[in-house]
Amino acid sequence: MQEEGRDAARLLRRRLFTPKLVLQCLGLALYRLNPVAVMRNPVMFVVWTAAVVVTILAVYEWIFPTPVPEGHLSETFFAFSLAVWLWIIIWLGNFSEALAEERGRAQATALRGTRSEILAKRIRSVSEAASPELVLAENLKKGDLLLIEPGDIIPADAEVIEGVAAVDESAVTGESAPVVREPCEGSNLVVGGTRVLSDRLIARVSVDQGDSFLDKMISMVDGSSRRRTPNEVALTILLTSMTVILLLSCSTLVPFSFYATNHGGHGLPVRVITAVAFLVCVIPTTIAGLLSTIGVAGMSRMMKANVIAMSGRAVEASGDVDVLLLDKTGTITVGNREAIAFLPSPGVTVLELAEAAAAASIADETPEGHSIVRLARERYNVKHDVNFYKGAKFFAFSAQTRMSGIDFEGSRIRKGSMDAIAQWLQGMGAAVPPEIAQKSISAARRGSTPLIVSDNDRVLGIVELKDVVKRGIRDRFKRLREMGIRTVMLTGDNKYTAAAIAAEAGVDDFIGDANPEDKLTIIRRLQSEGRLVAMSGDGTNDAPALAMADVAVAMGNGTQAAKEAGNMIDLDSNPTKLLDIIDIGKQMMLTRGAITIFAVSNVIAEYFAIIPAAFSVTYPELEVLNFLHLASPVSAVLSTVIFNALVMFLLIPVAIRGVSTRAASPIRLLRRNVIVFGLGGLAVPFVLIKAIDLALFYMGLY
Ligand SMILES: Nc1ncnc2c1ncn2[C@@H]1O[C@H](COP(=O)(O)OP(=O)(O)OP(=O)(O)O)[C@@H](O)[C@H]1O
Ligand SMILES: [K+]
Ligand SMILES: [Mg+2]
Repeated sequence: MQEEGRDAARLLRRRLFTPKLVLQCLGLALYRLNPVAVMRNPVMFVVWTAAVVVTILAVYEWIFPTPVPEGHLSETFFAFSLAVWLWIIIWLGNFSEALAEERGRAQATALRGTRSEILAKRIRSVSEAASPELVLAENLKKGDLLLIEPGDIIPADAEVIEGVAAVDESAVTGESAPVVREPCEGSNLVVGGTRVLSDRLIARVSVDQGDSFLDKMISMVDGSSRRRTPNEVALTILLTSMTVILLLSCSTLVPFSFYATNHGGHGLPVRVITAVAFLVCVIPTTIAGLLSTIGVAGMSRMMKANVIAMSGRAVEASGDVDVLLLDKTGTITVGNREAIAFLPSPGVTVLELAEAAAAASIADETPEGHSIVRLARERYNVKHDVNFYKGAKFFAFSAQTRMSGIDFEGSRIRKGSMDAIAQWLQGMGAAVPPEIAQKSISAARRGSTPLIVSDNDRVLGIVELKDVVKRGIRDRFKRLREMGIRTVMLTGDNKYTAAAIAAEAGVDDFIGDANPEDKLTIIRRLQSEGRLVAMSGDGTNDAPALAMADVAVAMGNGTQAAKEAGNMIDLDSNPTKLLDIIDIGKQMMLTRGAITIFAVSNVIAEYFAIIPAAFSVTYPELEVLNFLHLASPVSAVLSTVIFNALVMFLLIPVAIRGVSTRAASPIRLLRRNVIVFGLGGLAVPFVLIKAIDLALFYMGLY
């Protein structure tokens, strides 16, 4: 079964330019030549209209041919060639978009595919688990109860309500070590498509069909349902207004030339077909045609990095992040805090402390609570039965109080952070004894989280919770620093633990004793200073901050609330994944910038190529600009249109793969791109248009 999980992970990363895929996209691109599909892109719609006009003129020319002098090419041939190349330009834009989409979709459906055909064991209630009903996974609804047995593939995203089991999540995370799933916050969510290795689980389906994260991902890479990012919208508006201006000026070309030739000029009027072809050459078709491809390709790259991005805006913003905020437990450290020791106060036995700590954790659903009960049972044989505590009052842990406990037969047992217990005792006129405070601080300095346990006004001792910093995290933070991004750890833990873990992980700064509101305030403050804030988190208490951050990456093994508040989910639960996310965001922006610069430089060069050749028949004075010496006006127009198609074709791989982001500094990167794409965009048309013109000439097609 491990095998199969790895297969799915491999499927996710495989190369996606397969011949079958390309063939499929060729067809899809053809289908999208319909006006409704093209209309989404105003600039391409202008090209589409031009293609229709030229096609009609070509048919007209075919029925009523214009007589041409001996040795000249027929007008019909010219008009039809022009029409074909215009259609090719639009089709290429569609093809590149379809290709980018399919790459993303193939990745997402590789995962979902394994899920839709499997059978789910649906049960009516927990007590009827013995008689499950078999249903197709795709027919499951939110709220359905599932029985999942060893070896089963989990049929849908669900929340565990009974049982403890080891789950192989390699299918979605690529990580081969199994994880434990049990009904306790932080580890109660199972992901559809993963497999249960041991023991039986009962789980409740947590999302409706079509609403899972993978489904959302698929809609993000779908060109037709995708929402455009703010920068994309801005660029589209710019390109569209540029096109409108050119459209208006081109539409005056023909009547103007009639006027000129009738009033003393010596040339022939400009023909409609030439004016239309000219228009297509001077509007920025390349960038307009590839814009959507660049966006879709960015989303696909995210998917490839095992990040599910739910917002294009966030992907874009990630290229400009200044500050990265991280929560500690589960983000910088591995999984949950585990109880490792009971440290009793003088005059208190370990057993007494363990019993009190376990009693205070009976109704504590946090991973910390579970681990305390487990340690007390395994090491000191403390056994507790909920029934024994009839009439007791339980106090659940909350991030605000930082305390949990139980009131039972006159005992008010509490466990919590140093500050919280100190305050609680103060209310009873008591205080934490100095030696316990000392011991807590030294545990905290080791990077542990001390929980102080009290019974009424008596302090029984400390429970030491251990946090382990994830491996390799230091180097990654160093790279973030080199990129000019500040890393700040935000934790609800005390300042000593915070300092110890911060030093070990190598973050730039840390803030301890932070409750959820503090986290929110810090983000607001940074944002009001004009900074772009990224946040990584996993807990329910991180959800408000995640919702506020510009780029919010929820850990894949985090709580449902965190995942819903974030705008990205990292399936690998790796806080430094932000490095890759930033890279992808930067690459998307740079690619779009580079192709825009290239396209605009193209247009400038094309003016020089096409104007003198195409219009000197009408305005002989323009002949002085004709330094390219193209074979004929007809050839100049046709060569330039073919050049436009060729450039689009050559830039498809650039749009999909993205330009390189490897450079010492952002300024260097920008300068390099302006030089390469700006000057290249000016030079390439002259060379290529002349080459195409020569080729046409030697083929006798001038
Ligand atoms: N189950 C619990 N019962 C009592 N006190 C707890 C419990 N869990 C945690 N605490 C105390 O509350 C503090 C805050 O915990 P919380 O999990 O809210 O931190 P956080 O803000 O999520 O920080 P991070 O996840 O970055 O470590 C902890 O440092 C600990 O002292
Ligand atoms: K163009
Ligand atoms: Mg937390």
